[in-house]
Amino acid sequence: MAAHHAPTMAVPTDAQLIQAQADLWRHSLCYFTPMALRCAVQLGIPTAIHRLGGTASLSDLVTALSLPPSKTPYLGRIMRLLVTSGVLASHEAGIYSLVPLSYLLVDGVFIDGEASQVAIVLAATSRHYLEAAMGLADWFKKDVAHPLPAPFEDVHGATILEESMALLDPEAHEVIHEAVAAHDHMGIGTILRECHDLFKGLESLTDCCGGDGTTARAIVQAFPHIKIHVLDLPKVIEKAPPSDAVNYVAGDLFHSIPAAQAVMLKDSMATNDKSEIGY
Ligand SMILES: C[S@@+](CC[C@H](N)C(=O)[O-])C[C@H]1O[C@@H](n2cnc3c(N)ncnc32)[C@H](O)[C@@H]1O
Repeated sequence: MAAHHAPTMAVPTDAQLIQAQADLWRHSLCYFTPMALRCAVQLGIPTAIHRLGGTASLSDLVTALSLPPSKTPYLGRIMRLLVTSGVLASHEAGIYSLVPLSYLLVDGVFIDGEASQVAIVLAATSRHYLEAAMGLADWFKKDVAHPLPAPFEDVHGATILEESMALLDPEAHEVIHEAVAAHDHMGIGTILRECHDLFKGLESLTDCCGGDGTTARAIVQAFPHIKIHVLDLPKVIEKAPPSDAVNYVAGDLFHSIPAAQAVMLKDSMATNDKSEIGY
């Protein structure tokens, strides 16, 4: 006779069941939000709204983007999703405008240098990333010896930002590099303006995982007396633009960190286990 186990939880109430079903639909379909964002970037919607003076109707956009008029109602659905997800604003029915997020997706936008974050959207919503995510269950089931391949490596046989990715898909490799650069190039201007006092009295600094030194060069420009070491992996330092203002150190933070009064870790996901960061 089968053993009877005590129920692990009480049967949900009708109200809870209705809410649970609604939540299930929401969680199962919420991937449409990044897909709508990708669609907006690929169509050039933020740039079109910007060029139209900051606000646009659906028909303005259909004309500006040279879309078939028959697609107007469908564009309206995408625009509604973009508004509800905070990518665009609509203060008047049928009229759309940019918000700070979509401003970052306008071609050629400059804030402390090139600020467009289009590459991040294109990389993060690329088929390579999505296929890696879709392979998660298979990845969990595989019992393989260390070092564990990250889900991305497991599905594609290539590693993000490495030569293997360039061989697999040169175009996607380029987009991922552009995404990392777009990410790295933004933010330090705001930090220098808003957190200026942080750097006062500092004589030396190590930017740990400092990438190509963009952040360090911006700090030296604002505080020329600070001596800055930029530590990153050899493959990154090799490609860093030459600069007399900073001292590049090729290495691994798990082995040694150049001595300085302060160590900075900005947007760093360094780990000695690649699978932990999804690379
Ligand atoms: C997202 S980037 C951030 C770059 C930079 N901090 C910035 O904000 O512009 C992360 C950096 O960490 C570096 N990194 C990863 N593991 C590292 C390690 N073990 N030692 C040194 N650098 C490492 C990568 O090469 C990459 O350049």
